[in-house]
Amino acid sequence: MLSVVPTPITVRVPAKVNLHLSVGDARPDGYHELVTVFQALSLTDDLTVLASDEPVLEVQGEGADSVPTGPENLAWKAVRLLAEHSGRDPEDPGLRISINKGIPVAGGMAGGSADAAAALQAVNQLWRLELGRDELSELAAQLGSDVPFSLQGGTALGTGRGESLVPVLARHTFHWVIALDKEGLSTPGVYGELDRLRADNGNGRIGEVEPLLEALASGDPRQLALLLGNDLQAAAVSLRPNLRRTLRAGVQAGALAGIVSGSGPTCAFLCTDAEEAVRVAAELSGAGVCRTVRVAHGPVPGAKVLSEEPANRPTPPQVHA
Ligand SMILES: C[C@](O)(CO)[C@H](O)COP(=O)(O)OP(=O)(O)OC[C@H]1O[C@@H](n2ccc(N)nc2=O)[C@H](O)[C@@H]1O
Ligand SMILES: Nc1ncnc2c1ncn2[C@@H]1O[C@H](COP(=O)(O)OP(=O)(O)OP(=O)(O)O)[C@@H](O)[C@H]1O
Repeated sequence: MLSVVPTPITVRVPAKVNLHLSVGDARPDGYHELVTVFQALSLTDDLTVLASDEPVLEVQGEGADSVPTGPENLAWKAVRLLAEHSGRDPEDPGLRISINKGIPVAGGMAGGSADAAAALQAVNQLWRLELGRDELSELAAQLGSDVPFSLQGGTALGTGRGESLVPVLARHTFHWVIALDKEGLSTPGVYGELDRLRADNGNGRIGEVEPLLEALASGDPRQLALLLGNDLQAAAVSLRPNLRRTLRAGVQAGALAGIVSGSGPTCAFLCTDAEEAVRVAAELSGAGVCRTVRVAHGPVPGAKVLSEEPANRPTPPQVHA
């Protein structure tokens, strides 16, 4: 009989924003070589696993209706991989998974990747597998390029296809306003649009990452604001032209700078401090350019087993536009 912890395990896992996302050419395997700086933000999903005779996955929260509950859910893919890795039957994992989504779905904030990372962490504990950080990280990379960062959290430099990570020193907490769009964007679709734009007009590339790393070490949001950059932004804006208006409105509302988060369409605005973020969020919400506005801060830790009950989950400040 294989050992299983009898009580539910809940893992809280953060969203991410790419402070710098420099995209190289497409590789023969279809991925693009990246140099990126991730920061984990305080928008989180909670994932709970419990031993169960019937495999069940239920999703609640923001955008739950558009999240698949079958084998294509990244949390199930993570469980399947761990089962194969640990000699269990991947077809009969004997688990119930509940996901409470606080990370926007298909928003460029690694929501599905976060749930895959949370599932790895939770099931590692539930099944008493005792896999270490490096082993979990290797499995994470097989599930998706963003998954290792969702496990690690904090602030990190990502290379390769984004899965190879080195922690980065980020002094102080940075304060963000997050603007959610009405519908998501497909990540491969946005990379494809970038390739198309580059083939048509040699679309520009952002600069080197080193100045941004220095700004993070200094902890000065004004210095950091000048250096935020995302090569996928032009592609996301090309597919979703209204993002141009959202980006402008955030800066007009008083943010230091705004950027499309990863493959978009979520936009992230850096603010001077927490109070200013709340003020910018209220003003941006009133501008009517996006669906919902949130405030968040970073860096925060990666996927982490909660010692408290998930019922104590903090409700992030939210303003409906
Ligand atoms: C946009 C980012 O969120 C930035 O961190 C990531 O690059 C996307 O990471 P992800 O969602 O984990 O992506 P994956 O599941 O690994 O790949 C999905 C698809 O995105 C594209 N993709 C992803 C990562 C990468 N370095 N190059 C790519 O071209 C590929 O078309 C790939 O088939
Ligand atoms: N657990 C999950 N949570 C959200 N979406 C999921 C999940 N599992 C699979 N998906 C599918 O993945 C698609 C992309 O959702 P996700 O929230 O991961 O996008 P994203 O944040 O833009 O990803 P990334 O930033 O990593 O590129 C969704 O449309 C959904 O069909």
